[in-house]
Amino acid sequence: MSDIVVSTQGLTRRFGENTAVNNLDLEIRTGQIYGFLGPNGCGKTTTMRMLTGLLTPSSGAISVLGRSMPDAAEPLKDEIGYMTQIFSYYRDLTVLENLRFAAEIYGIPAKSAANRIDELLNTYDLTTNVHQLSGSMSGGQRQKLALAATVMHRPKLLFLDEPTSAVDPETRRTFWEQLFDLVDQGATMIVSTHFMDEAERCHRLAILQHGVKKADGSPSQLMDDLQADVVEVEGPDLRKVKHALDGQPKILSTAQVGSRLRVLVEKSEPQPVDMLRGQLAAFPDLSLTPQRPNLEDVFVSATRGPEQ
Ligand SMILES: Nc1ncnc2c1ncn2[C@@H]1O[C@H](COP(=O)(O)OP(=O)(O)OP(=O)(O)O)[C@@H](O)[C@H]1O
Repeated sequence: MSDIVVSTQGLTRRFGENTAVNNLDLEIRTGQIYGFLGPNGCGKTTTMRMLTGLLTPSSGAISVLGRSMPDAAEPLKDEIGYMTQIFSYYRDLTVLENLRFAAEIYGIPAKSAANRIDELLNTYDLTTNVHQLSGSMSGGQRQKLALAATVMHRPKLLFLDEPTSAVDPETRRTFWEQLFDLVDQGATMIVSTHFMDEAERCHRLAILQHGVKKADGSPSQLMDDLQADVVEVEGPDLRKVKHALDGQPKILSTAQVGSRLRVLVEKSEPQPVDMLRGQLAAFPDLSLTPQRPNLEDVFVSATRGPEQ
């Protein structure tokens, strides 16, 4: 049996004149956490809604767990979990009531539901919040409740839309450990994010811009394949240094990070440090150091091309 869980060919969704998702080809394998990385409005949610059968594509084909979407949305309901970007449970119900409600939606009989709910309360550290109204919980607690409800029916395939945008870094870290536990138990996941640290945790990523896939691969593969060299510049007058470099040939981008300026130079330049020294001759007190690319460099480089 194929280990491809989700594939799309030429997936496109238009809203009037606006093409939210443009000719997207995806191939997502079992046991992976696959990330959609991109800024607001790049088409992450629209793609997820089409993959879960909630939205019909304008054109293109979708296969999910070997079946064609959106036609198979109903039979696949029990195999899929979708944690939406906005908390979609009831704020005026308690944690327990919300979990019971989720169990009912998935048709889990009362006795096994009670056991499953106990298990989820323990796994997601919600035992002290059982009778608390969801609306009075912190963002991090609500997110744990949303994950617990999403996995109630043990779905094989999980969609998580910007799951950690409202939580602090420590909570985000714990949340990701829980995602890897679910992968260990056999789940496959599609996670959308605009955080680089979160994207870096994915097994594989698609970088999206204006609905177009600009790059895809594992984070380390994307960093290795970057068509740019990275040089950090340290010294005085970094804002002036930046203005001197911006727009110059072979300079892909400049960004200040604390007391350093991170410069991306086109790969076609054989001596990036020497080339920069030449361009910055008016600033004699600078030190220039080559650096390993990070995912933000990949993102900047992938999304700076012409828009479609
Ligand atoms: N129902 C809709 N009607 C009209 N336009 C829509 C609709 N849903 C999405 N869009 C448009 O499609 C584009 C992609 O939106 P989408 O929500 O998929 O992006 P996103 O990457 O998930 O962004 P965000 O991080 O802000 O949720 C945007 O230009 C948005 O305005």
